Amino acid sequence: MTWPTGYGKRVLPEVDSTLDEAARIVGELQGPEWILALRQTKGRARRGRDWKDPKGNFAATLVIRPEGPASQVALRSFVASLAVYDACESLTGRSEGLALKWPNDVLLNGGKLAGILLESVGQGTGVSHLSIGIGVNLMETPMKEWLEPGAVWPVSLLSETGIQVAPEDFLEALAAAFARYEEQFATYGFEPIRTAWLARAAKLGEVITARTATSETEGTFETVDASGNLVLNTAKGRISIPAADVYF
Ligand SMILES: O=C(O)CCCC[C@@H]1SC[C@@H]2NC(=O)N[C@@H]21
Repeated sequence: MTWPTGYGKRVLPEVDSTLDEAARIVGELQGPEWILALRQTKGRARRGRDWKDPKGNFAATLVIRPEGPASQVALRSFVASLAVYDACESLTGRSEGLALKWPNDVLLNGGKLAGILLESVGQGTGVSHLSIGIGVNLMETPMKEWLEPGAVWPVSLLSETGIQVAPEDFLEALAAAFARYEEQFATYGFEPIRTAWLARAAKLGEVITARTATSETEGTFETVDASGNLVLNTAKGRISIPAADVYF
């Protein structure tokens, strides 16, 4: 695996959260930087939840300084989930059972293998960075008492494939895949990313439920639109949803 040109890397034995570390070091960065932690003590997940990170799992944040409007910047979550999918595929030699769950989870055999959390980091007027936090259950799955009701059951790469991958090796594969998709995004825009994402999507064409803090919408998962919204065909017509948790 070749490390992508222009990307930096730091490996920390332990940190609170790689997202917090990203916020601390962003001012000193000259270019995109991967921060890998072999252990996180205060990992964060979407919607203010904790991310439990047993030893041997993958926890990293990529800090980039993306061009373009905020709406385009957020589409990096699709770039990142595709990269995680490809890294898993290249390291295990198979794609059976791998799928992407909107907006940015990676599933394996129907269970949650990986999650992604995007945070933008401001650094003075007009300068902003994006931190892409990625957690992958390489070795272990969080205990079930840490799970919310209705959440997709967690699985690990090891439990599902019998293949043991070290976090450092996962980073090599992930960084290469991310750089490839990022290049594609920069050159051709979101469309090829959207197409590649949809080709790997879980439950496309099936009935799913999208839940926010205030609403619940059930409908057939029709597509993801050019803005990255989830498009559902519901009893009330076609609805596009910018942010929600999805339940199958
Ligand atoms: O599924 C989710 O809700 C997103 C989970 C994101 C977890 C990763 S682990 C590396 C990075 N540091 C954190 O504190 N969180 C993200």
